[in-house]
Amino acid sequence: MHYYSTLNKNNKVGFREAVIEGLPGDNGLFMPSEISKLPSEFIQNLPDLPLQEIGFQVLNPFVNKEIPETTLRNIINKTLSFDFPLVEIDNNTFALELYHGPSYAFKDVGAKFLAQCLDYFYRDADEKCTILVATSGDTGGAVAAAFSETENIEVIILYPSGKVSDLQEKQLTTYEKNVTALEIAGDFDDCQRLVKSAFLDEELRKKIQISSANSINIARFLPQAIYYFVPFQIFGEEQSIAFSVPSGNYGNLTAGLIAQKMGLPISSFIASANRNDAVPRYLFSGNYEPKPTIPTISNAMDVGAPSNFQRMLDLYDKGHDKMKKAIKGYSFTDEQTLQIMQNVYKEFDYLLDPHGAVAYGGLKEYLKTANKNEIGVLLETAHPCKFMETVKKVSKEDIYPDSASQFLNKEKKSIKMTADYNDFRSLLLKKSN
Ligand SMILES: Cc1ncc(COP(=O)(O)O)c(C=O)c1O
Ligand SMILES: N[C@@H](CCOP(=O)(O)O)C(=O)O
Repeated sequence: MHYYSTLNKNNKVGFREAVIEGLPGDNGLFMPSEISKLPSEFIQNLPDLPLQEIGFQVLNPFVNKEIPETTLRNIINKTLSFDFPLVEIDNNTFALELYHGPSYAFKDVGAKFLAQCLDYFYRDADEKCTILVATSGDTGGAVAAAFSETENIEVIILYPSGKVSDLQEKQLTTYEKNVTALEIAGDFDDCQRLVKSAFLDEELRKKIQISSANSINIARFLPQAIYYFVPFQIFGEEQSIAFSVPSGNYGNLTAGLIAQKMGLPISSFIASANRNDAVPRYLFSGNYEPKPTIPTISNAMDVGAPSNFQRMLDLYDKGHDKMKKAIKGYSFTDEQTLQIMQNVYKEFDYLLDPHGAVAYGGLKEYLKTANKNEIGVLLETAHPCKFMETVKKVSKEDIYPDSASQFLNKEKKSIKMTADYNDFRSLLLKKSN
């Protein structure tokens, strides 16, 4: 078992190297050479297994003995240290709430796993590692929280100025010790381009050891496969379950495709997008035409050119027909998203955040044509308190968890920067001296 680059199958590395490198030097993404089927007894026994054991069985083959078993089990136990409730909205629709971790978004699992793996790999190292992370809102806060206690690891977060919510911004800009926030005059795709340019800059990489904490890093992305096991742990393998995934960079959905390849009997995937809909359009037409990012109320999904699309193509051998059969795509405007939030709150007394609302919309479209025995699970990826400007139009409830309110009183500390790579490069070199 090794990892290859999606642009060159001969570019092979082990788990440790893939995690430390983050991104191959050829602008591809690392993919595991084997996605082995889990034993059928394991799938049958899911209802009897604790989530930490499921997490270990899912991730162990990918780590490929490069972390000792006891250490890996410890890392996974610490990663899966909060709940993932499955809440019934109506009789065939459930929300899998993935936002009960430290940053109130689904990124906490991947961020915690990655931080601990890197901490393990760098624990006795002489050199420091600098983590570069582009965020449209949620990844940055999860990564800042996860790495705030690590030694030998510096974190630089790039976020689009004025395009994240107040709470998201405070979660990025108030961890001082080893976390620096760069407020970029541009959109998320500019942030992602700056990070990718640094990985392709051989001269820079000779001077600074960089890695990534976006889903392009396999240790950020693979643990997300565990979420898809939760509903089967509750309903058992006989239940036909479709998953609607609110998507931006498509890391979460691709992690679901990996879980399915490992033998989890997922009946269908729904790629639910806002107006940044390059993938639903591809599923419909077979033409991949990324467009400039459009700002929306589900801002964390404002991604014009999703990086994990390369992995999706790789998993289906670039076969449009195969991908179209496995994944249905839908997209929603802001007006539709808000309407969904209002309807679901009024009818079922359930408060969706704007990203979960997009997923709900996709799920309902899909279920119109689905088999009667199938149930739908939408991934509720962020706590509604992260998007108060929109949520206030739906409910007057006070939904702020106490631990979230504390961020709002902290002072924001960020460095404003252009979206020019030379400026970013100079800052990285200056910081490394
Ligand atoms: C709340 C929320 N929902 C959905 C997404 C989209 O997830 P992905 O980038 O894995 O497609 C993000 C950002 O990644 C997010 O923060
Ligand atoms: N929506 C993300 C964008 C980055 O996605 P990632 O999963 O590749 O880190 C965000 O909230 O930052």
